[in-house]
Amino acid sequence: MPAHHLPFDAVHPSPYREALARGHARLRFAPALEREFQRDQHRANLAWLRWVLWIGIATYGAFIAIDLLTVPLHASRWTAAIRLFLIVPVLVAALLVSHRPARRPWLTPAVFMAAVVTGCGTVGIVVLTLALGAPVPYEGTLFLPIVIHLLVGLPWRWALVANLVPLGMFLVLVPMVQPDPLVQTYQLSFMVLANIIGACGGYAMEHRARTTFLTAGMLSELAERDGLTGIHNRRSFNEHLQRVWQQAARDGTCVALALIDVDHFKQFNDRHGHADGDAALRGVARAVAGHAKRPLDLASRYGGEEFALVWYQPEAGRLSAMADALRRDIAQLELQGADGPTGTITASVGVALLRPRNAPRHTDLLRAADIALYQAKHGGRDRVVVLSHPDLEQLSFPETASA
Ligand SMILES: Nc1nc2c(ncn2[C@@H]2O[C@H](COP(=O)(O)OP(=O)(O)OP(=O)(O)O)[C@@H](O)[C@H]2O)c(=O)[nH]1
Repeated sequence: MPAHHLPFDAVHPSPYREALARGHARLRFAPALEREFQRDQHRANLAWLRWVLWIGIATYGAFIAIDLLTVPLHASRWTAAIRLFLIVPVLVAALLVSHRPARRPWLTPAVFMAAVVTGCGTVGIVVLTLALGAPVPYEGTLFLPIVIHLLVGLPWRWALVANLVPLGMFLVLVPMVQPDPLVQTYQLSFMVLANIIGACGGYAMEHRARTTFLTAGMLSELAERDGLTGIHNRRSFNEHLQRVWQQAARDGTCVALALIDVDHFKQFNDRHGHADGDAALRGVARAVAGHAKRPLDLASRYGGEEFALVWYQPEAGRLSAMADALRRDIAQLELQGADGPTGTITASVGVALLRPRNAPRHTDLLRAADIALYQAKHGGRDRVVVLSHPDLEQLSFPETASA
């Protein structure tokens, strides 16, 4: 593929974009993305889940009173016991887990258990009262698959299993205790139908939630990435520089900033055309990105043909060699245009190394790197100038510094 047709992903592979292209009919992402999705879903569903659990506790609590008032005592004492000692406690347990951030990994299993126990307990009430000759209406069981699939935020597979257990119980036990074959057929059919509707709705909801998650991830990446090269944009660079500057102040350490400016790029554009110029900038971006190796390092396109590279806590004695290795990598790029090779380019690199202790604002580091770049350009281009704290005390802005 010609370099100028390289997609955005060639510089920055996007897990969101890749997952979106691959599709997620099986409702599963690659492990790291899956973890991020689950975390995101927990955050989004938490308040809603708590409401549903409270409503469940209130409803089952109210039905204890209703049973005791309307169902003969020989049956209602059993239904009240199942509600009070089985169902309400698991709902309360899930609610308690939902309020403990430290127990967050247990939330899905806790909600799953609550769903299974509530489902089985409710089916148990229907079967038991039928067997005792004082049947309570079974219609409440039809709500279960809808609530478990659509309202409590369980992953679809967990919700499916949580529903299959009480459904299996219903299908096996109701025929044993329901004397009327017509009623039995209706009850079993409606229960299966409610499960199918719940499962289909739950699948569609989770599929849509996954698509929304990937799209949002891609959009936020786009907001912080440069459209041409795929590396971080200036906005993202500014935020990062502020963050690492604060971090360096806390750690009592230093930050280096390299500003990289492609030499005579106007001539390159004039000679080869803008499209080949774009391809060259993508090549430079790849080279610069290759030198941001540590977690707090960051490569960005600062604007036009200028790039910025943050090195967190570099070894001061090696800084010059690090910057020179980057300069050489750029000079050795084999640039490809639409009609074949377009030759080589060079870049000037200005590096500043400062500690927040010596310069209070992160913009001081930017100004210092700008001075170093200015010196590299005026020193003949295709070179590196490194400035650090003691040198900088002698310097002024580019406008006033002598070339
Ligand atoms: N192809 C392409 N060119 C760009 C882009 N952004 C900026 N440029 C070009 O980069 C060139 C920068 O020119 P100058 O600022 O004069 O700098 P220079 O020619 O590199 O000269 P020195 O920096 O002094 O060595 C201009 O011609 C811009 O049009 C871009 O996204 N794509």
